[in-house]
Amino acid sequence: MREDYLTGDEEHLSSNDREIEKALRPLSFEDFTGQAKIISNLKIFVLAAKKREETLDHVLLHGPPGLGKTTLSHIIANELNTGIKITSGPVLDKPSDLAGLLTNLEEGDVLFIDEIHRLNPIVEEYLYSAMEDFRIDIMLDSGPNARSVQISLSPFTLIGATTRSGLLTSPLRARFGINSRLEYYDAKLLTDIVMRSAGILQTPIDEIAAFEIARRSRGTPRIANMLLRRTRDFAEVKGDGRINLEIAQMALDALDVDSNGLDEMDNRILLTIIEKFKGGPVGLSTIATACGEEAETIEEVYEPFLIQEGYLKRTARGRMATELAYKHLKIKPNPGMGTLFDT
Ligand SMILES: Nc1ncnc2c1ncn2[C@@H]1O[C@H](COP(=O)(O)OP(=O)(O)OP(=O)(O)O)[C@@H](O)[C@H]1O
Ligand SMILES: [Mg+2]
Repeated sequence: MREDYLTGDEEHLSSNDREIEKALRPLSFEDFTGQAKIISNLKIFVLAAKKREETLDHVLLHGPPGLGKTTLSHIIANELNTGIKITSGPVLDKPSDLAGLLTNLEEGDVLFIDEIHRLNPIVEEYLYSAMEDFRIDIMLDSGPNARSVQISLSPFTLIGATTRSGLLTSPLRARFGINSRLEYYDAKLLTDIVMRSAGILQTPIDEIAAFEIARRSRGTPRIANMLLRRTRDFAEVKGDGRINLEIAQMALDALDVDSNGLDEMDNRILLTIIEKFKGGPVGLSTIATACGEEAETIEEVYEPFLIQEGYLKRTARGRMATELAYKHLKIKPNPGMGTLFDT
């Protein structure tokens, strides 16, 4: 069950789940719950751009998977009343792929590049002049016949999304006029999201059950919606279709989501650091090997949440489990490690 909802993409979902996912996606700023500051700023920038009849400045959205980057990009295009073309970093192999996309944009369109940190460096270079001056220089032919042709583009808004803003080159980062970092959602906001989604799915749900799902969703709307869908299955098979607290708890336990909302891999990471490496400090790649997970996935998906919730600490010498992690796993810290929790 793991990667299908955590590492992102909807590729792994069954077609039915994908349909549902689509139906649950907010379409306007008003529908979008949380990220209040980002939304109120974006509303102003969008209004100002419309008023001046200019294109919106380029937008960079970053933050952990499932917090709403793709959703927001679509909303921005909707609110601007423009078209949106969607691509992703790894797909743009050659400059000509990018040129093809750019020359097909109409004035004011949004070009959404997902996983923008994974752009090929050569393609990225071409993007610079496209973003800055709305033109690209394309090389035609090669060898002695090579010549470059300048093509001017319709003004457009690039929206880049990334889970790893640290991997963005500084020239690329500097070309975004709007830079927003999405934060994890608190349980109250996620409760609203679960209630809204249950309404769309026409699934009756008690608010206290929605809260239970919310607080065990790792601060992530995508996970909240996934847990809601699975809980709904339990309610239909084991109950009368209504999601009450008991059904929610039964479903969440069956799905290996513990009472603090940590899932199996979260717990495995903490347990590994504590049991195999005396609580740390230990390097990321060592943890990854010991847990049988990609280092990149641990860094991108699991670690940010564990750090934010106070289970894990990042030090210059490596990752360390905190006192809270010991408490959570009901393991007594070794008394010999007196300085462990000092900083
Ligand atoms: N603020 C929100 N309110 C309601 N639903 C939301 C919100 N944010 C995200 N969602 C829901 O969560 C799902 C995941 O969001 P989205 O695909 O936009 O995340 P993402 O940040 O692009 O993730 P990734 O990094 O994996 O691409 C969406 O299908 C949407 O239904
Ligand atoms: Mg996305």
